[in-house]
Amino acid sequence: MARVRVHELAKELGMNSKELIDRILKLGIPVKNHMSALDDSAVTKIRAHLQAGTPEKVEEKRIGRRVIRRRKKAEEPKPAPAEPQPEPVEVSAEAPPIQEHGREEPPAAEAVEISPAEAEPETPPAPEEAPSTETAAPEAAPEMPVAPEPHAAPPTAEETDAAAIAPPQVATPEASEPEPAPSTPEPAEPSAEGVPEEAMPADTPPVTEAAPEPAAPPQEAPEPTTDKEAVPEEQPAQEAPQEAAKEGPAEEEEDRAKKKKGKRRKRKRRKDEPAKIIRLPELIPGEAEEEPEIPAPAARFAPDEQVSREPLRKKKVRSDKEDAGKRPRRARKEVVGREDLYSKKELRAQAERGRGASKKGAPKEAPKPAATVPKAAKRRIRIDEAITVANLAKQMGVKATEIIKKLLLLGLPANINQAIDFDAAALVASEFGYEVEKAGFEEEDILQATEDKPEDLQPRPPVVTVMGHVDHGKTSLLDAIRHTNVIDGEAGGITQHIGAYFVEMDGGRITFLDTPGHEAFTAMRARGAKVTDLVILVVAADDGVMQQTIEAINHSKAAQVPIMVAINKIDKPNANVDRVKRELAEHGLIPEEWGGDTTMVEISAKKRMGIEELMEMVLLQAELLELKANPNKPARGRVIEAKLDKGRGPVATVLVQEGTLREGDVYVCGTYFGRVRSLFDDKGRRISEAGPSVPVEVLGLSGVPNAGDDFIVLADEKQAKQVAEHRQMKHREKELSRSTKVTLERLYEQIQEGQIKEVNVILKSDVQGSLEAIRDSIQKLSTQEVKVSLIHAGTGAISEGDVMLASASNAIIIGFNVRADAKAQELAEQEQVDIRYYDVIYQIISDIKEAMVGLLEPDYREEVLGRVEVRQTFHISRIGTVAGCYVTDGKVERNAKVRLIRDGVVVWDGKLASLKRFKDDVREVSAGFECGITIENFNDIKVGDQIEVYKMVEVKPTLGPEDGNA
Ligand SMILES: Nc1nc2c(ncn2[C@@H]2O[C@H](COP(=O)(O)OP(=O)(O)OP(=O)(O)O)[C@@H](O)[C@H]2O)c(=O)[nH]1
Repeated sequence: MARVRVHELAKELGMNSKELIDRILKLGIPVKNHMSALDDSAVTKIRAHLQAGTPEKVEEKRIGRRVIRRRKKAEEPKPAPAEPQPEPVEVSAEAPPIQEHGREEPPAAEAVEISPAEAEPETPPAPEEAPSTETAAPEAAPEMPVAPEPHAAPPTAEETDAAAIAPPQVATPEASEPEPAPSTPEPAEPSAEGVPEEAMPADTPPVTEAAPEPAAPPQEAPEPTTDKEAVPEEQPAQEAPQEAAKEGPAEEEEDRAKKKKGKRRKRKRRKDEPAKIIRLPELIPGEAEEEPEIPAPAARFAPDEQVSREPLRKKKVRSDKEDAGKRPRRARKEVVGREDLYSKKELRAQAERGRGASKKGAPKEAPKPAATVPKAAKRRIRIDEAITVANLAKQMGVKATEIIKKLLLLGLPANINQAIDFDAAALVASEFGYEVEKAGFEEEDILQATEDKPEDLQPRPPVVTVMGHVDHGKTSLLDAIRHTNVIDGEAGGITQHIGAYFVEMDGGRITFLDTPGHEAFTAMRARGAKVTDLVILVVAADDGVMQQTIEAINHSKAAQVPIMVAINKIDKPNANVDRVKRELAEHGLIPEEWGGDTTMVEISAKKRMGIEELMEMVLLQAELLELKANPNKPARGRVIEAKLDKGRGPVATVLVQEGTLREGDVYVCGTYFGRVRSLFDDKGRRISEAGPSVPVEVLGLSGVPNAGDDFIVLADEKQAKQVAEHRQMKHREKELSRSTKVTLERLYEQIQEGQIKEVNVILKSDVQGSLEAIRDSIQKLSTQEVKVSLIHAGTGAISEGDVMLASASNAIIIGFNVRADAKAQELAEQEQVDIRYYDVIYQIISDIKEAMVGLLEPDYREEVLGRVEVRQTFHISRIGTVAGCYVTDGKVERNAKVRLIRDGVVVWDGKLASLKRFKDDVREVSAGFECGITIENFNDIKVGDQIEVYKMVEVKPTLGPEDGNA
């Protein structure tokens, strides 16, 4: 049950707390101070005791108004008795004008019964006040009852209004001002009834403390003051009575005159409305059935005031002085508004608890929840595959630095302009309470290929790529094949070279991609284009398996494309077919006649020998591959090559892979879209359509696409435009983002993130011996979780081909005593391929091991400053060899380190001893100038040597992904 504090009771009874305490003590009820709580029985006892000694003043109250009497009593030592009376008096006073009041009168006579009921209601209001008490010091409460009653109402009302919490109470005082004493208990009841259920439990603690406040409703004035400052409260408390005494009389008289009529009207209205409110609350406390009737009016006021306070502050003031016509309206609003108010209070209280209630005022609290808890719909972000940090920050309304911090914690260092992928964005967004969903537009929705029914599939010609070591006869073979195209009947019939050609033979048709060499093949694959069905590996019978032969084998294997071998130049006297087969077998290509599965055909491209047999074997192989496609649908293909033709605009050679491409088709190709203007076949003849495996030249492109780009026909130009624009946007975002190519620095993270389960390594070394040793050691590094595969190993400098293979296979390149040439280095930077250089085998193994378990500490990395070509050498006694050099790119710095490279192999690694321009020592020499160089402790410099000038740069751990190349 609710308990009443001494100061509340004192307030209610219109007497000084101290005085009341004295009286209570005399009654033998133990109280310590004005904050002491009194239970119902004690309150009843006290009321009974006080009423017994104040019959005279009751009469006065009936004549006058409660407000006046209370104040007077408060000043006087024995106002208390008068106050208790006013309550019953009020009831009785109301009774005469209205029947309801008349009914109430009897209970008034039974002061004891009523008072307890009132006491209870009072406690309930406490919860309302509770919020205020929470913010305000408990001390304020006691003061309030004393001083506030008198006047505070109007001023406080305004003040309190300012404070969201206080308003309800404030309003009550205003409304009740004229009828302070009676109204207070009454309003308390309704509020208590309505509130206790909801607020009581939660506010329980405050209730005990703030219990006095129920009395305050009429005196709400104090509450506001308490809310604002606990200290000033004391002063007002003392002044209050005086002010009340001064203002009181004047106001009282006016109030009386004005309200007599108004009240009667109001009361009538109230009666109608209050009944609803009162009944509900009564049931809850279930204490006194009589209570509802008595408190009802008060309750009406209280809620009315509370509800209307915020929106109708000024109106309330007017209503006090003017007609009470507005009250009924308030009463209506109250019923609904109360709950809202309380729920708001609760929310605020929660927010305060979380943040520290004392810190901020009401105005600040309100916006916070709004800012921290945006609408669910607004907490969802739609992004594409990638989004820049800046854009993500903007969409979430948080600082980019916050996102960067989170990303760092997630092990994803990024700067503000960097794009992060969808998964990373989702992770970070969740940290800020946001959800991320894929942008509505999904390319796949539009471009998704429909599955073909088996009956729709028809055999299609194989697409063949020719690979092999330099000068082994790739071009000669392709030429020979063209001329073997007997059916065509056009000797040397290729009138137009379009990067691919189509051969029709008795046994069928074959498409050759006229891009000999594995570089183009791998470049296509690096772009995700798999167009080749079969690889013809050309090996010269007089030369055998060479470096590029091995590369071609590895590239084909990496792409999982079957290989057929053409052993060329068998016409040559020194041709040794068996040796070739043996060497091929060493690389996993075992001839069929030896029990293997690799078809090997002996040919002479020059003499046009064995070509037809080779073609037959190709067709046979194609048959085994069961190459099929559905020609009866919109075309899909890949760009084999593209260029900007001066006369015809952008032109692309497209290999149709499925469906049939026709003139007028709407297409999207890479980031371009448009309508096919015209089609030409491989011989330059205009055609109207091209089916699966047919290479065709397409005109009517809106730009020059890249080799490997897809070419998709769509039904709707609008869709094509949408896809192209979407890709352009994605392209821009990806340009900004760092690729997720594997690097030793991030290897561990990438393994952890599940990005890679296999570490591909390309190894280039100076000599075969070290190659074997490293190969064995690397292959032993595989663990259960991560497999380490050496996809290619060879001797010599790191070439562009190595970089492209690494790019296509997401591999790391390891150079052992070899370097990447300038072009390869540039390409590696472009493709973000990690190239690492070593001169100690142990270090390679150790680094990969450490990288796999996340222990690799990338302290320093090389930064190549420039390259120098040795054009002359001079030997000077005492000094040694002086190299007369030309700086080909970058610059040479006096204190830099140098690496002497001969035929792609590192011969020496050390420091510059001197750097001169003519005879002068200089600090640096830039590209395009000559200079004289000596190397510390090294004199074996030869004309034609390359000198790489570099320095070691400290690597910051957070920039791990950016230091791709050492
Ligand atoms: N004797 C003989 N010479 C051949 C044969 N095939 C090619 N050649 C010669 O070998 C040389 C190189 O032939 P290409 O076809 O240019 O070889 P490639 O592999 O295309 O060379 P790159 O384009 O430099 O990689 C040419 O001089 C050809 O004439 C052959 O079957 N027999």
